[in-house]
Amino acid sequence: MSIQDEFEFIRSIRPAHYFHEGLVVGIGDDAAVYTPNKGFQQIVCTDTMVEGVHFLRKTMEPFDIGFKCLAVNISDIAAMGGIPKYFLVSIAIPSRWHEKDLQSIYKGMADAAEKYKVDLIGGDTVSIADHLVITVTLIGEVERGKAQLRSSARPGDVVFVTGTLGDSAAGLHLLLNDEFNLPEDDYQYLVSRHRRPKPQVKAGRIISEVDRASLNDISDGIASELNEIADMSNVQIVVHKDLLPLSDSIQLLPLEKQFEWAITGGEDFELVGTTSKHSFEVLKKKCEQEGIRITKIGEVFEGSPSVYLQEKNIRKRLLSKGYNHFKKGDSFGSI
Ligand SMILES: Nc1ncnc2c1ncn2[C@@H]1O[C@H](COP(=O)(O)OP(=O)(O)OP(=O)(O)O)[C@@H](O)[C@H]1O
Ligand SMILES: Cc1ncc(C[n+]2csc(CCOP(=O)(O)O)c2C)c(N)n1
Ligand SMILES: [Mg+2]
Ligand SMILES: [Mg+2]
Ligand SMILES: [Mg+2]
Repeated sequence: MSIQDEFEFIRSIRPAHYFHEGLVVGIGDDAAVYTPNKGFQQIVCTDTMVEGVHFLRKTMEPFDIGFKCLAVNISDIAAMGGIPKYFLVSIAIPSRWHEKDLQSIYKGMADAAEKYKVDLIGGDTVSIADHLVITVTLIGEVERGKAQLRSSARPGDVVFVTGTLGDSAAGLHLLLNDEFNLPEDDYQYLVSRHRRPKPQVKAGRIISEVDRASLNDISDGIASELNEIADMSNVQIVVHKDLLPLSDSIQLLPLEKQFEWAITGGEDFELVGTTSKHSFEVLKKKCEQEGIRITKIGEVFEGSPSVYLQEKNIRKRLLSKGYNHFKKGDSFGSI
């Protein structure tokens, strides 16, 4: 049975404690109130997950849905170089969703909230006819002038990415298709990369310390994210196929698929960006000290906004066709 009473449900999901001292009013009034820190700018973002589009009962447990919905928003704050702090949740619940599963969604969110020290300060609860829809709005902060923008790439920059690419899409493929008999550990690794992304807040904070970097998080795949950087910075970007970081587990799957997932699969929630050669060396050292993998995958050139994938001596245009809610298609074009 779905929830019996809207207000009882809201009481049940109220956090037992808050992390941030700046919070004046959390859940319980018409709106939340917090005091911003001096010398910081506020960052705010929102992302929605829809049953049937972002998850199915088959691909995600309720706990994972809650965890991921908060994690993908934390990833957007990480992509600005910021610190995530407060979040609000709007949930539209169809009657076929049971209270126990809804509680699990909030447990998953609370787990991510605990890991990244963010406070649930409000939201909205409504009914809906068909599919569950959950929207998180997250507020963060960054030192004044330190937000890293998509428009900051410059010719001569190094293109970098954190972690490995394509694991989430590979995990989703394994969940939806009964093929490729992988060893259990590799299967579980790829599936967990899909269900429990790890937003790169620490890496974002390290990147926010360099003089200038362009930055984006990977929700739709690097083809899409790099085109956003190229467009907003008015530069040309070249990435090298053989430099793309791939996990050991994904490398057990067919080669063509590996690159398709790495380039257009999306939902990696790693960071991709550009910075000067000097800053990249500094960045790389600091990331290594923190145990964060960061890899150079290409270079930035002058030219009309475009992205190319280079393999040996052949350059192919990479079009902005990663995950697009309203278009599906091939990401490769010709020059
Ligand atoms: N419906 C909307 N109304 C107003 N602004 C929007 C709307 N949808 C997106 N935006 C804004 O457009 C910009 C790009 O949003 P987009 O959702 O593509 O980025 P993202 O959240 O990083 O990616 P993704 O949603 O794939 O994770 C952001 O500034 C976002 O706030
Ligand atoms: C069942 C199922 N089918 C397909 C996908 C893949 N998918 C959905 S949305 C998205 C981009 C990121 O979302 P957004 O752009 O809204 O942030 C991707 C790669 C999935 N997760 N589950
Ligand atoms: Mg978005
Ligand atoms: Mg983003
Ligand atoms: Mg998207």
